[in-house]
Amino acid sequence: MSAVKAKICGISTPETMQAALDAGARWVGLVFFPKSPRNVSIATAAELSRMVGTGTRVVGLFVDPTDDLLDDVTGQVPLDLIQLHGSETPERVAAIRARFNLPVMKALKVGEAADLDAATAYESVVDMLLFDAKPPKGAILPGGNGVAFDWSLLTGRDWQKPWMLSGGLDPANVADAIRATGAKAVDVSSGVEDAPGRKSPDLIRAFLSAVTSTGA
Ligand SMILES: O=C(O)c1ccccc1N[C@@H]1O[C@H](COP(=O)(O)O)[C@@H](O)[C@H]1O
Repeated sequence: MSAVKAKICGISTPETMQAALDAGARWVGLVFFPKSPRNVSIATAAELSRMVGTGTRVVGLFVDPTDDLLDDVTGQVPLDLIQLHGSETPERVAAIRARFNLPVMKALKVGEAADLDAATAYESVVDMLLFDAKPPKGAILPGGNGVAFDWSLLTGRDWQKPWMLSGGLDPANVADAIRATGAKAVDVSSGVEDAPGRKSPDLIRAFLSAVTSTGA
């Protein structure tokens, strides 16, 4: 069994949730961001989260959320981790973590080496870091764009908190990404879809099998 853990993000149907659970996803992500094609209602998220047993963690993905939205979601969906994928400052991340008493993962957008320096300011207020590619110019979404960054930027870097790699991963490149970066956790959204927002059970299985095949 591979030591690398995987998150399948943007699940919106029972069929694809079941595929992720059966194939060994460590985290399943539910998107609460109306501009995303993967956005789910709170009712759908609650229903999907009821399928999840022990061994898999439910992640709520938010982009600069208000406390009201977080109140509504956390009141109805049992989240294990809050993923913040907007422009949240370290202070805002700390406030969310304290108010909702849940672990938080902050996404950092990487385009060049200097972008990784920003992680330092978040290390004391997060439970996990997530390194994603900078969105392309004009992109509507701050993530979930299927774009990779230069993985070699991570070479020689070390953080006090566990971290996850994302951005443009798919079944064909995830093993290389793990080998190149030493990532112990990976996250995918677009790379396991056959159309924007439409997850493919076959691609989910292929991705998780490729992660396992690294044996890392
Ligand atoms: O998936 C989305 O729709 C999304 C929307 C807004 C912010 C982040 C989003 N997804 C996260 O983006 C990265 C990379 O995704 P991809 O594999 O390149 O499509 C990943 O961490 C998703 O959790």
